[in-house]
Amino acid sequence: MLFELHKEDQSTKARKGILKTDHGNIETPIFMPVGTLGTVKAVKPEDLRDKIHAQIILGNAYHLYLRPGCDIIEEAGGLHRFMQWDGPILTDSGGYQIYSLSDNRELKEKGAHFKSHLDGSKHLFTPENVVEIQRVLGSDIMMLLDECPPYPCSYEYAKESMELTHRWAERGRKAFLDTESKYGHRQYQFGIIQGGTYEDLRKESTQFMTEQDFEGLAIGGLSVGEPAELMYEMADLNTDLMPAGKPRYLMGVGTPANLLHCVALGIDMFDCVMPTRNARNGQIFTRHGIINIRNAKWKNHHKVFDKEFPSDVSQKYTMSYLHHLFRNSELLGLELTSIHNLTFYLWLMEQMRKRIKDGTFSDWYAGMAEQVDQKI
Ligand SMILES: O=c1[nH]cnc2c(CCNCC3CCCCC3)c3[nH]c(NCc4cccs4)nc3cc12
Repeated sequence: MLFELHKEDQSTKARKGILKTDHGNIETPIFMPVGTLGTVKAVKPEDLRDKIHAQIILGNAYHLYLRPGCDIIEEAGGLHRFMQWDGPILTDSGGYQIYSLSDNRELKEKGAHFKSHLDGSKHLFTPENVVEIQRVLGSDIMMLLDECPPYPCSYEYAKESMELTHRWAERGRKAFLDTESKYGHRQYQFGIIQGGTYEDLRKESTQFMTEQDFEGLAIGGLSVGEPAELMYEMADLNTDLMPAGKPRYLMGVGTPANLLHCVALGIDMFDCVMPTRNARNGQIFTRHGIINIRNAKWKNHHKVFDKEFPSDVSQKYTMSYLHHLFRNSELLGLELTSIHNLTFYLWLMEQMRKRIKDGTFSDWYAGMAEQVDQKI
């Protein structure tokens, strides 16, 4: 069985569990660093394991399919070997990138036609071939091809889109059950709940995806520009209806404050580009709030930003130095802030796991969410 539930908080829906894969076990709730092109940008796999204590990372089927291509990955013996990461990997189907990256795309019953954002070449992702792509990548957990509707969208659009995703889900599950893993380790497949921000559609989609008997379920269609309160409301509605014994993955979420509130709503798994993407713009997440290191006020600030925090960036390099690195677009700046932000996200998840275990989560999380959200 993929998922074991260990402890549930008494006064919130927070829960602690273990995801068991052939590449190792993952303690939940967990944040999954995004490794788009077979690398978590500017971070070596050994730092991911030993400094950041990442337990599972994300790979991206869209990018890897386009470059280096499935044949290279297959000859390398799969993505784990290719990128020298021997821990668990979750890959997305590439569907979301088609919407967010390639401006010329066309959704048809058969699948998603798109033009490569690299060279304009034409491609088609279908519920079946994204299973094959992820078989070749060798991910421990693979995602379905789905459609993520924009926010806001009409009820009719959300309904049409959800029903397409449901038809694709049936085809994707069949393709998964009809094929084998290529490298000898077990692979799992997650369903993706859609329905926009419409309660009745969300309920229908949860019911439908639960019946397909996936090993885990993702909540899609959120973190696409809707207000945080609406995201929480939809996540709350979904976790009320999702089976307790299956892992729950909220896609594309989020800020440290989002993570705290969504764990309290019963979410187990998260991914977001923010810790790495925002790091590259000089945004540093800390226990006491968010620092924009490019701000002139740090030019002459010869102190480190958090001596007690377990990250050598926060204990060793002064803010004046980090400010200097960013003002001069020095590569070291990107590396230091990427490593720090991921360390912070994984540290925050570890604090949540500890507090769910010792029963102090419910009195702590809302105050912590306010604290980490402050602008320093
Ligand atoms: O319904 C969805 N279906 C499928 N994927 C979704 C994603 C992509 C999740 N991360 C993929 C990663 C795979 C590896 C490479 C990188 C992406 C979402 N991301 C967001 N918000 C993103 C964002 C939130 C804040 C800033 S961006 N909402 C999402 C909704 C869906």
